Amino acid sequence: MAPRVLVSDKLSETAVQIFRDRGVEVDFQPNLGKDREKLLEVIGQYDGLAIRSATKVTEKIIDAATNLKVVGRAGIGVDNVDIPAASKKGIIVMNTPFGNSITTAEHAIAMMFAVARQLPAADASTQAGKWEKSRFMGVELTGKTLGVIGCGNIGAIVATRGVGLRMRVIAFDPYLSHERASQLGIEKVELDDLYKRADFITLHTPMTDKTRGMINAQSLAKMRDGVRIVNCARGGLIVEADLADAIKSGKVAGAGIDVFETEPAKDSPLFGLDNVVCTPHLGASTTEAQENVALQVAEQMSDYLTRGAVTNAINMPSITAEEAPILTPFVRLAECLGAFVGQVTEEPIRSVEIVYDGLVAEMNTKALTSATLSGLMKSQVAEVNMVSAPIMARERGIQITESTRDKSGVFDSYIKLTIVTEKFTRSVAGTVFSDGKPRFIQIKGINIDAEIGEHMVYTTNNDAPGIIGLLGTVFGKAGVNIANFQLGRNRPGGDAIALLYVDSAVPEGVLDQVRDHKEIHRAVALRFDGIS
Ligand SMILES: NC(=O)C1=CN([C@@H]2O[C@H](COP(=O)(O)OP(=O)(O)OC[C@H]3O[C@@H](n4cnc5c(N)ncnc54)[C@H](O)[C@@H]3O)[C@@H](O)[C@H]2O)C=CC1
Ligand SMILES: O=C(O)C(=O)COP(=O)(O)O
Repeated sequence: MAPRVLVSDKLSETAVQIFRDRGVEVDFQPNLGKDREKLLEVIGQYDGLAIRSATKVTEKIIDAATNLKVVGRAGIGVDNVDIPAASKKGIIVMNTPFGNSITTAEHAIAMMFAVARQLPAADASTQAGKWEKSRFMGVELTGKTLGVIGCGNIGAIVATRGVGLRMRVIAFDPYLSHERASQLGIEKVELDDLYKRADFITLHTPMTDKTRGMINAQSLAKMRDGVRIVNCARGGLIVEADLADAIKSGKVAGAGIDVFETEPAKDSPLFGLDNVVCTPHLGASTTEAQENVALQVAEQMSDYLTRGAVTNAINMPSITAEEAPILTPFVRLAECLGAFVGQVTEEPIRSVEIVYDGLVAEMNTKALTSATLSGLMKSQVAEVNMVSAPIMARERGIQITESTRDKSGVFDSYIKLTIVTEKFTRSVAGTVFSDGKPRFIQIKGINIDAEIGEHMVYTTNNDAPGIIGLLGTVFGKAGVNIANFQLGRNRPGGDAIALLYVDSAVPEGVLDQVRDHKEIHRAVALRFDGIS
């Protein structure tokens, strides 16, 4: 069945055609996102949800989204999506990190001019027939200091445009290197220095716990008298009431505000103040940017839903469409290795070590580690996948290490998973054969060559005569057909293991008969869903 996507915000209709062309069914309901009750009612039907900023993807929506696999944000900010809730449920959240950056940077520059020359007020007055030439005295940008807070994709474009306008540009961004700053022709400064020096301040950070409310009475007090502030990032970065007070007192000479604490903003302490220019979150609203982001999000979501490719996900490593088919058998192997260990380990796991040997070491090991963890956690948590597993593992305090090395054995590629609990260390290794099927090649250091099936039985026993006969007889009597039987031992008469691939689930009562035998230490029924 074709995957189904709901477009619940005003995306360019370009997206609809792309979804259809790529075999994805699409419901284009650009106003539905604003109706939370309706969204809650219908979301269960969809594999994908394409949004802008109006749809709020809350935990409640995510709980109701029983089929949802991907949320695609046609734009940059994902603060309207509960990412932890989505990740826990295994839902990928992706955005389009560059599609609207030029457009938004241009809006910030437009705001700066609008505030410097009071364009909206001058326009209104002129059109009202007042001709108030002496009322609208502006300031020049040339030679002024522009302080950019947050110098990422958008901030950097604004900075270079500022340089082009012959402004002195200074930037505060903890992740901005001095090299990058000098490449951009700007100066990297500390925040208090920026506040002290800037004639214009423009905000371009994401909304985080650190940035929320960063422009408040205290920070405003540190700024130059007559500073002008532009915010085309997120409303919550500014405490609107504090900014309104600073404008009323004359400390701040003007502000260009595109984004608000509450949106849609029907009311704000900033409304009606002299030289405050407001726009209704228009930063990304140009034909070009909307085409870019709609096209990109539809391509990314379709690629994920139909081919398993992951691009620009906030909560999952990227997998390209080209590597997805090559990676898939190794993802299955990694899941099986994790699932094996998860099912035979009954106590808390303290650490996980994954070694990628040979060709697989050159693949996307981040994704493979997520797959291993997903297999591992599945025995404890029913709903887990590559997105949620790393988070769950971290929540459980499991330490994860990953290493790669050149081919060290007979196999072109293999993955070895070792886990440590309070009492023991356990390892399993596997490879993918040329038929694309995963195999276990080593368990507990004992070599084996076991095809993996949906239902399996694992035993550990003393290497003694009669084990094959015992298993054959007990399973035969119970009507359980053995498809494949693999044995291994560390030395004659030493520790031995058996892995049986059986055609149906083995009831516990049947396994008890195996466990009763004096040479058997353990017998565990294993399940590898979706493998055969
Ligand atoms: N008004 C609108 O319609 C639009 C608004 N946006 C918003 O613009 C903002 C910036 O977007 P991008 O440049 O694409 O993001 P980005 O991730 O490329 O850049 C953000 C920068 O902020 C920096 N940063 C993080 N915490 C910081 C802190 N505490 N202080 C200073 N810098 C900090 C980061 O190091 C990064 O360099 C986002 O909030 C985004 O949601 C984006 C597009 C349209
Ligand atoms: O991309 C972003 O972060 C934006 O804020 C753009 O929002 P919008 O898609 O115009 O609702």
